[in-house]
Amino acid sequence: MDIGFIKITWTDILDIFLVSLLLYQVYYLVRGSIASRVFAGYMLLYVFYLIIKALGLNLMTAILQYFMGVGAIALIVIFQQEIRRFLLVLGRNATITNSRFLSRFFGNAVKNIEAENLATVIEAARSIASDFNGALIVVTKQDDLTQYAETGVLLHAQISKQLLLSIFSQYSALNEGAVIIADGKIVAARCVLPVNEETEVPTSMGFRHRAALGMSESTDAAVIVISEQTGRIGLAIQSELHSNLPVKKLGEMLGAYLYENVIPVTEKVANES
Ligand SMILES: Nc1ncnc2c1ncn2[C@@H]1O[C@H](COP(=O)(O)OP(=O)(O)OP(=O)(O)O)[C@@H](O)[C@H]1O
Repeated sequence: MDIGFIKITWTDILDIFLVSLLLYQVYYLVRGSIASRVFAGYMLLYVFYLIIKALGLNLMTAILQYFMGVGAIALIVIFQQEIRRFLLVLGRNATITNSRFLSRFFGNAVKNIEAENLATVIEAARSIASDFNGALIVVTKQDDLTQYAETGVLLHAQISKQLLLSIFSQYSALNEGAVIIADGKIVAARCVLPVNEETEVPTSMGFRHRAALGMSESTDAAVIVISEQTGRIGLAIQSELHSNLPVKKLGEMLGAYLYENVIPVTEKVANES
């Protein structure tokens, strides 16, 4: 195909499409994080390098070329979190790793929480919030969270509202840290979660919210966070923190995320509210 004096072939179109897709993915991964500024700086430098090269300034081109080469390695170090997240997203989305057989093979065949139990967790969240007791409740989706559960006190208990309220009551010895729910059980309490360092969060949010966000960045778990100061409920999913959610909305979002658009818990929670 000829456009004016430019000759474009199908491989050029495919090339442009793939580069756009790649740039979009990079933008999507780094947006809102401190790394996005580094990325913008690097892109500016690259444009500057192209201009200098086009102008034929050889010495400057050589210096910048060297700098860009070293910069590429520096970028891998700076963006290691983003690269890790990108590969995680790829691995999670790839249909191959989603097949039951391969899930077992890769060791992430976690049973999804049942709707009844999820409704119990949401009910408990409502009560904890109204008592102004802070809480972090991690609900497993597919990723194996054993390494996080092992940082706390292992319980392997049946999910019940009373137990969750006791754990997060202000007199409990287990009310610090997070509860982890997996395979239809309260697996552990008092767990330490990875704290978010990259994405910018409002300064008003403390470490509980950062930990919720950090966990949703490192794994595919859904993290319910309840503020001790405001009694507000938040939900961190896939690197995004949704704050100040009404209980009904919390149920809808959890149902939609954990059961992929089938929302069995919502009606129960809505009827009870
Ligand atoms: N990395 C972590 N993993 C698990 N729990 C954590 C972590 N960091 C903080 N917490 C929990 O959060 C509590 C401190 O919360 P902090 O007041 O800093 O957060 P916040 O986001 O302002 O929440 P709140 O609105 O409830 O005060 C700790 O007592 C602890 O229970």
